[in-house]
Amino acid sequence: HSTRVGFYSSTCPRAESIIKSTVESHFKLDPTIAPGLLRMHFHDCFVRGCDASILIDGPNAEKTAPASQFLKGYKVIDDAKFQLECECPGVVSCADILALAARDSVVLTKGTSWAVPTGRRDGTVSKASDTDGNMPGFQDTVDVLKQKFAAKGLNTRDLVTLVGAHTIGNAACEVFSYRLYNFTSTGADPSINPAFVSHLQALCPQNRDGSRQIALDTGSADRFDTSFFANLREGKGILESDQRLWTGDLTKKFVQRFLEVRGSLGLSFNVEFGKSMVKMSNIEVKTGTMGEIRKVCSKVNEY
Ligand code: HEM
Ligand SMILES: [Ca+2]
Ligand SMILES: [Ca+2]
Repeated sequence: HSTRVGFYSSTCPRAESIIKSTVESHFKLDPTIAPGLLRMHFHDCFVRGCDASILIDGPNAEKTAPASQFLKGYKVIDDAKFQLECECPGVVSCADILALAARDSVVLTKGTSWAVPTGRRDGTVSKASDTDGNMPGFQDTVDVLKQKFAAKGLNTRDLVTLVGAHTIGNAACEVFSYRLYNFTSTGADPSINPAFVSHLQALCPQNRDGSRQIALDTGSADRFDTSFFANLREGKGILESDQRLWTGDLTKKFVQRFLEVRGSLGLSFNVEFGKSMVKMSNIEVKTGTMGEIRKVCSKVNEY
């Protein structure tokens, strides 16, 4: 068994359009759900595969882990699930809703669409401790990032492409401001463009509210474009792990290729993104009779 495009075409033909219109209506009220849903799908896939384990409530569930702290978009998934249960009860998995909502979020921020293979089933286990060692960290070196992606069947090209998701959305000052103050004995992280440091310090003042938000792609946080990679070239990456893509030999080559508009080595970020997302969305998927189709995305079924 594997996933395939159009898995619900006979069992719930309107599934994809119901999800799309739900994401759209939430996006109109709160555009920050687009980056939120894209990130949620990534976090789901890297822990126990794309099985909606991130959505399960519980005292020690995945969503309580530090890595899940700022995830958002749970309500959108619950809303879509509620409507799908009215239309075709017990058919559409929460894991597929997440995968489709991530794609729809990219489209809403003016990225290019791709066909999402479906047929995932939902897992029944969610443990905060499972995030350890699986989720990439913003202080990880390029080698560690490569290893963590390789462990999920994703290569260096996928790594650079998928981190390009940071072309939309925000980070909390608390995951980043350590780079601005006393990073070295002389001040800020030298990999930040010196002309950019005071601007960032104004956005994330020392010892102030760490939950303040800062755009991951300065000047283009709401548009799915290659500006994020141009910012890395200028030393304007926000996360330490993002800026490091410009220091790794091979990772830097891919960043450069995304910025190459013409020429034989140029790569289209939007085309590559769809391809790498299909790979990520297929990490350790449960299909066939594995797992279940949850009735409510925040809890496993009771029998
Ligand atoms: C090297 C691997 C990655 C690391 C270390 C990383 C880390 C982070 C961190 C620390 C944040 C900020 C969270 C916050 O403070 O609110 C963030 C945000 C985000 N990440 Fe990643 N990430 C990685 C890869 C990815 C991938 C593969 C995707 C999706 C395909 C993704 C999508 C996002 C999005 C869209 C946001 C913005 C969220 C929002 O605005 O709500 N990230 N990431
Ligand atoms: Ca999962
Ligand atoms: Ca952007």
